[in-house]
Amino acid sequence: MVPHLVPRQLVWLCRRQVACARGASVQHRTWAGVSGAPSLLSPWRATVTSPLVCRSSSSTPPSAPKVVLTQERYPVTRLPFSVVSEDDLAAFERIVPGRVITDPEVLEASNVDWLRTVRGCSKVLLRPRTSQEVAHILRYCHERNLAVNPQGGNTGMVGGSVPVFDEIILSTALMNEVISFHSVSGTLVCQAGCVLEELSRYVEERGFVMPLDLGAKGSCHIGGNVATNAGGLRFLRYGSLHGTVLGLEVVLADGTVLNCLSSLRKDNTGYDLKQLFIGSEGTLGVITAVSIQCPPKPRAVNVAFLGCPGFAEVLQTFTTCKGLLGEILSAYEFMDAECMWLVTRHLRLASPVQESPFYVLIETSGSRAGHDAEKLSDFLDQVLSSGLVTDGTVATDQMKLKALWALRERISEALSRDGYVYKYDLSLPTERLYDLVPDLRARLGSRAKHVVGYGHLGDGNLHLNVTSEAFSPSLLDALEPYVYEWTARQRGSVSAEHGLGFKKRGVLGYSKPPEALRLMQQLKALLDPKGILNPYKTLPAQA
Ligand SMILES: O=C(O)CC[C@@H](O)C(=O)O
Ligand SMILES: [Zn+2]
Repeated sequence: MVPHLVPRQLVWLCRRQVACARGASVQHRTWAGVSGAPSLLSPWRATVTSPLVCRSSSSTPPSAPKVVLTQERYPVTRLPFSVVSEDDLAAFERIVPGRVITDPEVLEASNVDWLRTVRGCSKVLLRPRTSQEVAHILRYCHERNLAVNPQGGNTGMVGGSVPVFDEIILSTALMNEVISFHSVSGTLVCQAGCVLEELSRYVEERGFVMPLDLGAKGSCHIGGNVATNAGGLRFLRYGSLHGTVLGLEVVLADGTVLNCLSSLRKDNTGYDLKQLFIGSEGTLGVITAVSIQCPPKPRAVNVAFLGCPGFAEVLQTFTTCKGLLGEILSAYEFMDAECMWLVTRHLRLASPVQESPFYVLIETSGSRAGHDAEKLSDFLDQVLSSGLVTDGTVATDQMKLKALWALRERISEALSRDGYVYKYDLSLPTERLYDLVPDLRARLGSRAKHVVGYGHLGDGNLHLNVTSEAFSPSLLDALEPYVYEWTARQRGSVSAEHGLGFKKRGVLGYSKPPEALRLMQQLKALLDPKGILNPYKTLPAQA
């Protein structure tokens, strides 16, 4: 039995003996301790509190090898768009004076994705400040048959945010104004280029939170989040952007401004057009402003970081967690031992718990600290005594919460320091969420450096990542279409939350029937008849 804890003591629980569920070892661990008690967290505190690194290719060291051009690595042919001329540059200069960028060094950062896996060769980057400027640009490009690559924070995982060839880059970076915030409803209206972390700070100062949170928050733009229907770490609690986005302003391919920037919770007048643009990855229109519902900031947040002896225990802990924590459960994330190895090795973070085959991060968010602490204590008591969990730590203060979250949020960053990364973002039946990982380890053998599984278990979303020293076509052949076929057999999704972008556009058919693909092509043709918006992305190339 874990001793009953008065709420304030939950910050640092007492030292206790925990028997390993498999009976192999007995560990002496600190769950957390009452103030002043010795803490096993102290050795790692100093190393894990550094701010999350912004995902930006501009921070790449000059010595980093040049990324191979997308057109050289992948079989893709340039579509017959016009090529930007001196006259076009002069026309852009009239629309966005002083904000037409042609400097190759500046362009380099916008031509390469942050994972450094794809590279376009755009010769011009435009930085509009208003939707009217975006409308002028698109009207002009539409007339001239010039292709356009809308770009937010360039933090995408599937090559959707950079040009494939010489598309004009249309950056939302200067469209970063908050338009309004209503403190009764919690409705935020802002321009598309606002950085997620800045919006979070803005609404938190007013007693609210953004309904989404991502590892890339320091760089990603809200417009890009909506365009890719980003999921992230708060999905379990607040759901998809399809529910929290109340309205959008979108500029269509021909320059028409579609003002559906409603702030209404309920509105059944006709088709809900904004839904078409959420997750369309800039292929149907350019999102220029967003109206989004922000929930009240929870008054009490706890994070438990636990070690589990096997994946079956991770699943059972989830079931126990839902039963005992109920409405205060706000995140249930998992990572395997190889992920922990990568973050400790490449990022120098220290693990706060004893080495385990799996780790789970559980967050609770509620309105009364005492109530939440009591529930969490009952839950921990149960999972510990039943052997589902063999070790763990709990935090309530901001700094320690962030440090625990960093272990999970920074796995992507650790992976990209390990070598070339093959990424799969799958929705699968929760019970089978991890099966593919050991299967692939056996299949790939020493050809892969690491095969890791982690993700948003509470949402049925696995991030399966494989690393190798450098890009290897034969390793790619061993992975694809195997991973997609495996996923399709489980009736899963080949892209749970990252979108399809350039890299996954050919695999849409594994998760959607031909009739759905055809309708998507028809919608694309209707909204963007010349195909100038983010070409080569999302939909498979047409024969
Ligand atoms: O890098 C990945 O595979 C996942 C990135 C992100 O969606 C996360 O949940 O950390
Ligand atoms: Zn994710």
